[in-house]
Amino acid sequence: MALLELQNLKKYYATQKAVDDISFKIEEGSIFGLLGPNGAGKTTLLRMITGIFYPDEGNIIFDGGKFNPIEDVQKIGYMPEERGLYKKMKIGEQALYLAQLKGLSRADAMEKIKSWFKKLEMESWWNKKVEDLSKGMSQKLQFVTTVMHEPRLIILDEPFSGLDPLNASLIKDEIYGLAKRGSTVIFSTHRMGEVEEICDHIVLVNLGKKILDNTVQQIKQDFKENKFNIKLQEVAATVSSGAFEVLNEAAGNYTVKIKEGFKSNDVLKYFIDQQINVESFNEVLPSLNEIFIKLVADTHAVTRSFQKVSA
Ligand SMILES: Nc1ncnc2c1ncn2[C@@H]1O[C@H](COP(=O)(O)OP(=O)(O)OP(=O)(O)O)[C@@H](O)[C@H]1O
Repeated sequence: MALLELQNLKKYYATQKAVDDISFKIEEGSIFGLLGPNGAGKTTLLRMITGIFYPDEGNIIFDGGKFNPIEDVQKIGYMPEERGLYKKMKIGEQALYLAQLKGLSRADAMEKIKSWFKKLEMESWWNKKVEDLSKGMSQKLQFVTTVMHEPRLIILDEPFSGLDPLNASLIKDEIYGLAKRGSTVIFSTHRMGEVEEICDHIVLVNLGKKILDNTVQQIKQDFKENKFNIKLQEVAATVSSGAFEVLNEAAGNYTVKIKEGFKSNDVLKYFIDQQINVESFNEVLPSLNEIFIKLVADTHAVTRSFQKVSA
């Protein structure tokens, strides 16, 4: 079942179609990636989903009904890219205050915060001030204050920026755990490696429009280019066949592209006929990074600032 559905959302600024007729669904309990180049419209979309902006047109369906920013806000945890914590306030007090704003009683809030602080190795921070934290440490605190009430929908904008690999891995495990316990996670980032690792489903936006909407696996299948890696047991003298083109070769490792009308078995047959032993043979799928660049590079997103709004 979809927890969130956007139906034909539009948001126009004076000179920009920031979000131009975007629709998609996000399944409950999934980890969803919202991707796009700078200025694509992601923050504008997230601000509509969190009730900070009203859409100019279109509907947002949340948890089976029309999204009500005032009532639904406690079911949503949003960690924006510009972090907002009170610098002079003690960390424990701040976490308690924010948890109570999200609807938890003081006792409940205390119990939840203590358990999160323990899990993320932050127990000794309670009486420190936010201004005494490093960038990565305040990032961790911001994550905890976003998720501690286990909201139905968790929106994380660049959650790993500034985190060392150990802390990034701690937070990643918590994101998986939250999704397993039923929270739905929207994850916005420019780091495609993280998206491949974490997200089930992605939407790519560019120039205010949706240009991709599918599972990571399916997108990789859709953009594959018939490329295979082959490792031979011995280095062959020459490799040349009408069935494939050799793209790369190093010490018995070949990357080949199969030509139109041929199949992977034709490549294997070539080596078998020559009595060359094949040690491994596997398909090369494109990375999300390659797909992103391919789809976005030609559209010159930066020229968007000159785009005119027409009715
Ligand atoms: N308050 C505003 N007034 C006018 N135009 C705006 C405003 N906020 C954003 N825009 C424009 O709307 C478009 C979408 O911006 P948005 O911030 O949603 O992009 P983004 O995908 O979040 O980009 P980034 O990855 O750089 O954060 C951009 O062209 C931007 O210039």
